[in-house]
Amino acid sequence: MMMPLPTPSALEAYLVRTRWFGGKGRPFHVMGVRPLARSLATEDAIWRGRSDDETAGPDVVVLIVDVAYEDDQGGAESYQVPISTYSVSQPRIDHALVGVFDDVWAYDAVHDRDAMALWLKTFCRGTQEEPFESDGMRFHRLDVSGVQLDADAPSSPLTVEQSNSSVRFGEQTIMKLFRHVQTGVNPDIEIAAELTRAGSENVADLYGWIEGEFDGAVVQLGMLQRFLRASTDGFDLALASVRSVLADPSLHPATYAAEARELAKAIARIHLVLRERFDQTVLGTDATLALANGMRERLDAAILVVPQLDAHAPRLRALFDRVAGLNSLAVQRVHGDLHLGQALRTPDGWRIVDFEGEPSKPLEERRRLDSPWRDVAGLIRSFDYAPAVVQMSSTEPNDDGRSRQSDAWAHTARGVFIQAYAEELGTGGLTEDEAILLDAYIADKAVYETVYETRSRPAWVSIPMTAISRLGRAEETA
Ligand SMILES: Nc1ncnc2c1ncn2[C@@H]1O[C@H](COP(=O)(O)OP(=O)(O)O)[C@@H](O)[C@H]1O
Ligand SMILES: O=P(O)(O)O[C@H]1O[C@H](CO)[C@@H](O[C@H]2O[C@H](CO)[C@@H](O)[C@H](O)[C@H]2O)[C@H](O)[C@H]1O
Repeated sequence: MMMPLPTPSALEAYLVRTRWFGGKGRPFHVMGVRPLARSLATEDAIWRGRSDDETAGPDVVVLIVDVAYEDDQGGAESYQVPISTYSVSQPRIDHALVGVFDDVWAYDAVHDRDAMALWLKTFCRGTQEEPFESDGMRFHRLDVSGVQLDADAPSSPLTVEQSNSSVRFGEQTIMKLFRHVQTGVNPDIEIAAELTRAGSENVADLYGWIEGEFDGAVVQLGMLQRFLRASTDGFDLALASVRSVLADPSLHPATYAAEARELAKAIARIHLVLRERFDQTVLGTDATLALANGMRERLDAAILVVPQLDAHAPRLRALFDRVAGLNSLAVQRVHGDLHLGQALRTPDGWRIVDFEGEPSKPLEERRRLDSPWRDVAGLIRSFDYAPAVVQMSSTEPNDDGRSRQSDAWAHTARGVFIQAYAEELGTGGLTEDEAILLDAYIADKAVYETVYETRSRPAWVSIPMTAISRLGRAEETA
């Protein structure tokens, strides 16, 4: 018997309730529901829950849901929605109910620990030499550290801010299922695999990944990594540091310096490995002009969404013009979307996650060579966010003393970070060209943030706007 699929209208109602659907607020409809792997179409009992008791576990189907947008921008996207189904309701996962179809109760399988156990068990059946093939999905293993996967570890979905859906298995592994899927190589898997093979101590080791096929091409659906136990999110750590400095004026803003230094070294080491394991090259004036033009275009587009940017546009354009005047641009693979929330402080040092790049860009664009100063700029923007977020959530008035302490905190973190990054790369500090690139990437990221905050957290738009009001002032008066 074939399991009934959720209807397009039920999926439309479900998508808008999720954190990961990128089309919220836009008119859209579901134009296709494609089963990529359908448990009942296979004899393989593993997809049917506990094989000794077939009535107990869920049946699982992995759907690709195709969405078409109906606004002027138009376009289409595909989302991965794994569904687990039961013949009776499952109150424990009511919040993940997609609908009831022909008396079959369909839930988002990510929230169903019995369904997620099937993914882990399936991973455990493959080896590095021989990926396990199950009903159109291939489970690849990468076995660099020789870790024994615990097939019975219980799953729990992560509740932190995320663009995809991650599930932790016990204290050992974490599996991320990509939600917005595109055919081709996903840089999150590609880069984590290379860093793991290189023995990098600054990444969460990759243990495996999942592939399927649609539109006649390979699609990468998810990845299994080492779960970093006892880790602290780098942004939370920065917030705690700012709070302690503001609460106790006898503490110097440099109390965070050791963390900033170690983080900079970790990023530099990652950049060095990426240089070794992927292409790197030095591009000429065509590339610097194209980079500057890209930044100018993003600014023009951002002004349409955030009109108050217009008043600052001449100073921002002047920063981008300086990039257009550079003779060369050293490029390599980079993280592409780095901020403190993707840096995890573990007891044995900093590890970086989420090498996916900006999820809204096509995969091929995200895999392009770029300047590592884009990543450095991303972190520097986070050093500016941390004091601003502390101030916004504090009941204390922002007097001059607190403002000075906050500015000093961000200034110190930035200075220490750049110095340590350059030292780890074996250079004394920033060259004049690198300083021009860094300033422009910081401005470009702040412009992007004004749009991101306007759409996602309007109350925070003042954070990048305040930064933008200061950017380029030194050059203006020089
Ligand atoms: N290997 C890991 N160990 C522990 N926590 C992790 C790990 N990978 C990610 N996380 C946590 O999950 C959050 C989201 O991960 P991320 O890879 O950024 O997902 P997304 O692509 O969905 O945004 C991170 O900010 C971090 O808090
Ligand atoms: O984590 P994502 O890849 O989805 O990145 C998006 O969300 C980030 C916020 O979660 C956002 O980052 C901005 O806010 C951070 C504080 O919450 C701050 O540390 C970053 O510097 C700032 O850019 C990111 O821009 C956005 O793409």
